[in-house]
Amino acid sequence: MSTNVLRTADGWWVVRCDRAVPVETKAVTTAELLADRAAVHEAASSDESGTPVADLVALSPVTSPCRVVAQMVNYRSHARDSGFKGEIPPAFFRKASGSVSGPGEAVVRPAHVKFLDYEIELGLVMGASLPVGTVVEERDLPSYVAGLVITNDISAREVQLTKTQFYESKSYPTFTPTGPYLALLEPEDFTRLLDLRLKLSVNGELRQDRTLADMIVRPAQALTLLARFQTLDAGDLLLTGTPGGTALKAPPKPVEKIGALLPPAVKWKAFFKSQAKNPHYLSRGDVITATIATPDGRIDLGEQRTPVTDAK
Ligand SMILES: NC(=O)N[C@@H](O)C(=O)O
Repeated sequence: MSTNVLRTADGWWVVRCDRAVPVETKAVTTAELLADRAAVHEAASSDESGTPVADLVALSPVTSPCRVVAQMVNYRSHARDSGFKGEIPPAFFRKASGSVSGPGEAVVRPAHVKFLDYEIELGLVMGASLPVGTVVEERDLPSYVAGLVITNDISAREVQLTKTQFYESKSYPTFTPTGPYLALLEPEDFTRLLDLRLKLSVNGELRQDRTLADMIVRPAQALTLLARFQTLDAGDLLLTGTPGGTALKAPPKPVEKIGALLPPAVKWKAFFKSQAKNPHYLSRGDVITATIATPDGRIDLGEQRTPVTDAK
């Protein structure tokens, strides 16, 4: 059975149902906590009654600085939304770890961003170093991945598309809400990954709802592909892609073909003029709720609830 931990300004906690017990540890960072599993086990097995989780203000259970890497177009449903046909070459991009924010912290829309979008993603938190050249088989996953978190890959679409800039468009402060829980997995829990259901709603309206069965490149292969050119260490975060249902939708093929004939500036101006009619982009006052869990609750990453606000 997985163990849920959360982090507050006062330290680390083990969650048991709706109460939490403090972890007696000197660990501050996620990597330090992962190196002190004995303290986590002690808290998990203590008979302390604990504190109501509702009384705690959770911070991101992934501390920064750390590496934040993300998989691109890794769900068939999102590939369809994005107008992709046929085989999609696996690809990665980076996000600034300064974008990592709390599970209840406001997402801040920068003044120059009009098309702010949401992307629920399952985050893998590394528990050990992954040296370059490592080949990760399914059975090896417990040796590298310590646990799972809910993340939201907030994206400034006009920056992303007009500048083909994945890094900038997804790296502004508060653009990676993470948590509330870091679910530390036992080896047998890894057999349940495909049952995980990702759900995201905006103001209570369901927008994204898929399981990992819709995923294209699964965690073991993703880590192997990533390790061809870079390393990861304990505490680093891999976002595994978003399913369909984002606000952004590719235009119909004929429109796309005409667009391809136009100078880029004209094409994007026309494209975003049409997107301006799309009510699904995020705006001030919206509230995003995101959950990831197996149907039986054996793995449950909690509920992330983030309001949207405008930069001052
Ligand atoms: N469209 C886009 O940015 N998608 C990626 O972030 C993804 O597939 O998760």
